[in-house]
Amino acid sequence: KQMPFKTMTAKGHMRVIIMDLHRDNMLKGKRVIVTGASTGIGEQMAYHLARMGAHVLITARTEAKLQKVVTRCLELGAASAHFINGSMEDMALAEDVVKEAKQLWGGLDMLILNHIGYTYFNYFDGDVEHIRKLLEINFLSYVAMTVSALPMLKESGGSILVVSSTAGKIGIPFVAPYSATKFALDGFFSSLRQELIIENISVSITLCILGHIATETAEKTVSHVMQKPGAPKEVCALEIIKSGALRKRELYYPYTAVRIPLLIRDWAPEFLDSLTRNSLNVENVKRS
Ligand SMILES: NC(=O)C1=CN([C@@H]2O[C@H](COP(=O)(O)OP(=O)(O)OC[C@H]3O[C@@H](n4cnc5c(N)ncnc54)[C@H](OP(=O)(O)O)[C@@H]3O)[C@@H](O)[C@H]2O)C=CC1
Ligand SMILES: CC(C)CCC[C@@H](C)[C@H]1CC[C@H]2[C@@H]3C(=O)C=C4C[C@@H](O)CC[C@]4(C)[C@H]3CC[C@]12C
Repeated sequence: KQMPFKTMTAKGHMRVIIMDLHRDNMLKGKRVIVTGASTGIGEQMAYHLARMGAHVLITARTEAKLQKVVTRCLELGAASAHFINGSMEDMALAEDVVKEAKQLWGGLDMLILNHIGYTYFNYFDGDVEHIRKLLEINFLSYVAMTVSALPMLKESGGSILVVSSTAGKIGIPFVAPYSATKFALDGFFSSLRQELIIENISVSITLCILGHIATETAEKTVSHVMQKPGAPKEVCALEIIKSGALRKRELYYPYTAVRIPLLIRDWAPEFLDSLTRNSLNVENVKRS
């Protein structure tokens, strides 16, 4: 729960501050949208926010699951909890979710973009339409929500959290369509971050680079090719929220498993490519 971070004192000495999101009530009463919150990391983020006393608005396609998550959020202490269900293939839904936040709360402090469409882990099958659809769900809807939410975030000095992946920074085999959508997020949001800084707009953008996380979907999709189990989704969810509250540029979780390959990337790309291939049980990927 605790996280040290460093600041400079007036005399230039380093000071290490231990921050505790719960104790410091950093998110109490804050108004937060979490997408893809019916399962996995998104669901866990909703629970952490609820425990911190935030207002949450969650979204995904499956109404029954969202209803359960909302009920649990209220039990855990959320200031309020609501959901909207629908598919993010539809940009109108992306806009409606933001409009709902405006109606409910009159403003917004944090936008957590986390949902993804169905992803297979296999050789690229040549399906161009699948890539178009995945770009809509994983990328364009993130942009649409950001455009709609920016006026409210400017007013509150809020934050945008974009959940990405090692596969959005490094070429990983068997996830070509998914990887394309995550690289697109880096391009768009890193560029937008620069513009916000140039214009002195106090909206932070945090790109979260995640390695393998043990969610139900990930276990079903890749447990046969991974040599180690995934990192816990509960801890991951808390790290994402913390990194946004601290207005960090990027988060790497689990830290070494993500950070080391990224440091190798630009210095020895062929070496990293072979490390990546060797870290997967490629023989278990069957051509379909
Ligand atoms: N798990 C992992 O190993 C890793 C995950 N990540 C990233 O973390 C994030 C969360 O992943 P994870 O928790 O594993 O994902 P899950 O599969 O557990 O959850 C995905 C969420 O998105 C929703 N969703 C699916 N399709 C749509 C759609 N068409 N429109 C709107 N919502 C949709 C799902 O609900 P419903 O089906 O009801 O719509 C669900 O709530 C993603 O951005 C992913 O890229 C990054 C690196 C590794
Ligand atoms: C430098 C290398 C050693 C690192 C290799 C790490 C690889 C294997 C890790 C890092 C990111 C991971 C994927 C991911 O981001 C999200 C999803 C979506 C989910 O629905 C199904 C699983 C999937 C495809 C993960 C599969 C495993 C990936 C490629």
